[in-house]
Amino acid sequence: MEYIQSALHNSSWLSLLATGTALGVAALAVAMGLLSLFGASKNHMPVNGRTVLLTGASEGMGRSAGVQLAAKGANVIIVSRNVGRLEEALAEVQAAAKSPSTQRFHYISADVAEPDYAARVIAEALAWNGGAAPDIVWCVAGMSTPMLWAEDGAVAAARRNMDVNFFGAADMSAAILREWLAPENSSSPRAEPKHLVFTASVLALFAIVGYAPYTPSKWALRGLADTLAMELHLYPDNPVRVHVVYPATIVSPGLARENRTKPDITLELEKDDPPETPDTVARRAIAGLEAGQYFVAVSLLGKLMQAGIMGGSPRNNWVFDTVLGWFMPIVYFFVLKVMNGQVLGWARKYGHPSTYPKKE
Ligand SMILES: NC(=O)C1=CN([C@@H]2O[C@H](COP(=O)(O)OP(=O)(O)OC[C@H]3O[C@@H](n4cnc5c(N)ncnc54)[C@H](OP(=O)(O)O)[C@@H]3O)[C@@H](O)[C@H]2O)C=CC1
Ligand SMILES: CCCCCCCCCCCCCCCC(=O)[C@@H](N)CO
Repeated sequence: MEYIQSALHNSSWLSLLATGTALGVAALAVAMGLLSLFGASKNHMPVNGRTVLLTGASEGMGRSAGVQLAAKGANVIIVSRNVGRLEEALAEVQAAAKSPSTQRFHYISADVAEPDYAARVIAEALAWNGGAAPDIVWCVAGMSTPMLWAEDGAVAAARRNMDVNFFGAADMSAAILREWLAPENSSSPRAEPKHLVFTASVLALFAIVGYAPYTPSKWALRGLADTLAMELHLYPDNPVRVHVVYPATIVSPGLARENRTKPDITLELEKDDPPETPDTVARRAIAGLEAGQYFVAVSLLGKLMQAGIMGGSPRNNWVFDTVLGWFMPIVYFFVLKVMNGQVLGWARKYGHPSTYPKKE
């Protein structure tokens, strides 16, 4: 109490100091932003001539990413369950190749929810690639079954979401890291790094009603990625970078599926989030990876949400992330008031959730 009083007493110099610091930091942030716009931006994830393995790339954002990476000269392996859709998607990826005569393309059918699926997938990828591991592995496969947590089957749905979204990526990351980090694959700290990319969701930065079976699986990915970001320093001669992509609403076949069972209150709350096409989301995600970002938000809302939840995670840019982070408690003060108000209003208007009309 005393220090607050004395601070108030000396408020003229204190506010001068505070204003000065704030202005200084803001100016620095603007300068750094401009520098990153105009500066010679190095491509931190070159793909030309390298091999990329994508899970969940037969539809939606994964498929768009496969097409775009092929157009940048990558060899592409796509993984998902349905062979018919894999064949169609692979033809599309192949058609986008930058140099069709040298680039190679392959699909592997696998269910990422099956324990230990990834060892087989990586073995098959190595065999196809003359013994060389893929340079970039991007786990995109995911699913979502939104429902209210007190509904029958919500916990079973959460287990399934966890198996696909979390363990599907966890198992793949362990399998590829065992390969990349093996002592016989050590090179030098200056070697072009390998990249391990997880796909979360903005819901792992800000949770909303109706996504309880799904959101925890995406938060779990962030916990794994933060751990790996530190753990990978144990292997300076096997450089690997880890990344997490945080998409918001993607207009994909998956979105159409989840919307069939999504609670109406969830549809209502998320309608303020501008939906993006899979192509746009993939393009922004790849741009973030090329810029060397650890957390890759692909929308303005996502960037704000990311700045609001950095905690002990590695930063893309300490100054920018910190300054933006200072504003977020003020933003959330209002956002939470408005959103909880909407939910309370919903309860008043439509009564107890047990009376809601049944979804399919
Ligand atoms: N759509 C959205 O609004 C958002 C999505 N996300 C996340 O982004 C990623 C891409 O989403 P989106 O573009 O909607 O993708 P889609 O749901 O449209 O496509 C999902 C892809 O993953 C594959 N897949 C699903 N389950 C499995 C499984 N068990 N084993 C192997 N492959 C599987 C599917 O192929 P197949 O069925 O043949 O196996 C398909 O290729 C996902 O991780 C999703 O959770 C994040 C934020 C928002
Ligand atoms: C700075 C804070 C501002 C807060 C405003 C919040 C507005 C609501 C945004 C909710 C967006 C939900 C996207 C869901 C994506 C997803 O992962 C699912 N479709 C699952 O596939």
